[in-house]
Amino acid sequence: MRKQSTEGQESSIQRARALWREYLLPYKGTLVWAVVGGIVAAVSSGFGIPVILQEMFPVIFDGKPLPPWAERVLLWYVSPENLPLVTVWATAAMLPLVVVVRGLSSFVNVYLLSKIGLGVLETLRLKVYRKYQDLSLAFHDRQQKGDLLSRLMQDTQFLQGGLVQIANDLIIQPLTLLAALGFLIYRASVSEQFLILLANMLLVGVCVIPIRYIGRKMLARARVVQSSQGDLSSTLQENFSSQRDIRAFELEQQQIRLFRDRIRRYIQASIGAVRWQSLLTPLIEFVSAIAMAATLLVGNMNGMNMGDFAALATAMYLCYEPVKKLGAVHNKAETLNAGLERINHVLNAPDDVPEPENPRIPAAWKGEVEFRNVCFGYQQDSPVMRNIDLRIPSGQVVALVGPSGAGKTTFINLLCRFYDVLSGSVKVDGIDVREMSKKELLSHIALVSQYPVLFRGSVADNIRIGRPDASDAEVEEAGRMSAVDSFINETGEGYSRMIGEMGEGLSGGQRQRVSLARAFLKNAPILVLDEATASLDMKSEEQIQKEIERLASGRTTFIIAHRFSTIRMADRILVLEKGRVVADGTHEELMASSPLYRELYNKQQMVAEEEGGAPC
Ligand SMILES: Nc1ncnc2c1ncn2[C@@H]1O[C@H](COP(=O)(O)OP(=O)(O)OP(=O)(O)O)[C@@H](O)[C@H]1O
Repeated sequence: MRKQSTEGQESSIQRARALWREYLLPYKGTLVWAVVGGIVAAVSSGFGIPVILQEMFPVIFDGKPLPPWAERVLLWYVSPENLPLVTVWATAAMLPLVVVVRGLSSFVNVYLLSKIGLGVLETLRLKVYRKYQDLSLAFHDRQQKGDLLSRLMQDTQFLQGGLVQIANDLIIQPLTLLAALGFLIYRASVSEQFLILLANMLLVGVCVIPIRYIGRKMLARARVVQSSQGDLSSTLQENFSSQRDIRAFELEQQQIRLFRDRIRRYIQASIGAVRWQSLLTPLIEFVSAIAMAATLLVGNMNGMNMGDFAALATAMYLCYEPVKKLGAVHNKAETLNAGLERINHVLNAPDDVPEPENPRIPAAWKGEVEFRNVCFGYQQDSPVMRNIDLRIPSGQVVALVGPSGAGKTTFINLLCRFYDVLSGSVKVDGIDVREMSKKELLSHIALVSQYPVLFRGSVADNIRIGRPDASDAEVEEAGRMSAVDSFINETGEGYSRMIGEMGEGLSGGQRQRVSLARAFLKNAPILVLDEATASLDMKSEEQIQKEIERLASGRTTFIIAHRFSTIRMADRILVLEKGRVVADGTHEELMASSPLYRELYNKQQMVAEEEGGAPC
């Protein structure tokens, strides 16, 4: 047990050190100035104002003379007969002077701390965001999108605010405590009141017990608050991205109920955290009051006068104030830990698809693909691809067909190395994809999917995503090959025509053409058409079929399509069923040999006739 707690302490110290090194050290210069500002503000308000008040009143009301050095300074500037009046004015002016010093120093403290805080927030968010981009699809599959958003936006903000404030308090409060204890020791040494001093210090120690207890309670509550915040974001994100279906299935009330439940859980957790937090100050004040009463009693027994007691009470107050604040720091650090755990969960997440140490590249990118006895499952114990063993020579157009869930998209996921095989290997031009740099591999594969992602910007910008360094002429050539120019010239704006968010303002066929133009521009040896025409009606599909055939020519092409009209250009068809390739051949061969292929084909024929399209 004991060992465990020591280990726990060590790890939180190590964690604090790591945080300091990583996020605050780059701002150490600014932080020093912020702390200096904080110390000046604390000293000028904690000591300056009471001392000034204590010195001012006797001078102004009782005519008490100034200290000799102060009188000498004033006499440099004023004649002796004006000295009494100037003394009163100069003494009165000390108060606003101290307030100005306090105001300026606390401005420096708050301003610089906020500046550091925003810098830390930027670093933290960038780090988490970069990690999201690097992590594998398997990681993203396992996480709720809203929760990832909450970790990126809320947890980082929480950590930033607390981290900077704690660093500030951890420097200023111990200094104040040391100063007050120094005063007490001095008093004890001159007036032999060691007993009171010892009793006092003991009670300062006792204050730590409620602080630690409440700290543990707050950590537990903070964990629940943050996870319920993540759930809340997920609910919102799901709702905003499925508005169409929510209306179509009349799920509005169910969504409101879900949101209400989540928000209640969040509020209940927050109330729990606030309850413990609010208990801390009264508890410490109670302990302080006992200490004060004990001092009074012991003082009374030792014949202490009122003046001595006032000095001791002030020093005791100066001791308890930092202890209280350090207690709040301790508890804040505990709640920060909860946020840190959530951020570290992302930052320390292992990459399921790691980069090789010494990446290899093929002697020539021709587009030959080989699956060698590949087995794969999204979860270790439920296989989705079983013993896939085939070779696709460069330039071959291959269609993947099969019932829903057969593994067609998974096949492509393995080729692009979005996931790693469990056993066997996937090779491109003779090299295992695990030995290639991921970026290098993907720069040789052009992917055209059912719902191409189009961004707010011009048509040219959207095409240029295929190859960011392409010239205007190359972008226009790609647009011509994919028949983008047939619709952009309608409005006379050409390639500078603006597209809204998610391709707003373009029809499905037009979006798909922009996406084909990207693939033309990328000019990769391997092309993947993943249900590229599924969202188009038969007429639009027929219209872009020519561009697709032009794009596929000379490249190793994989086509996933439910409509057989799209796969008539295939040299070879792979029929997948339950993760296995159950038939492999041309259309004619499969019609003769594969009952599953025949069945899929006949079903599709009936659908095509119902839709009024040409039979394929
Ligand atoms: N991200 C994932 N996590 C877990 N299982 C998955 C994931 N993606 C797919 N699967 C499962 O893997 C199997 C193969 O899915 P895949 O998407 O490859 O099939 P498909 O042939 O492309 O289907 P469809 O024609 O419906 O798109 C299915 O059982 C599916 O439920």
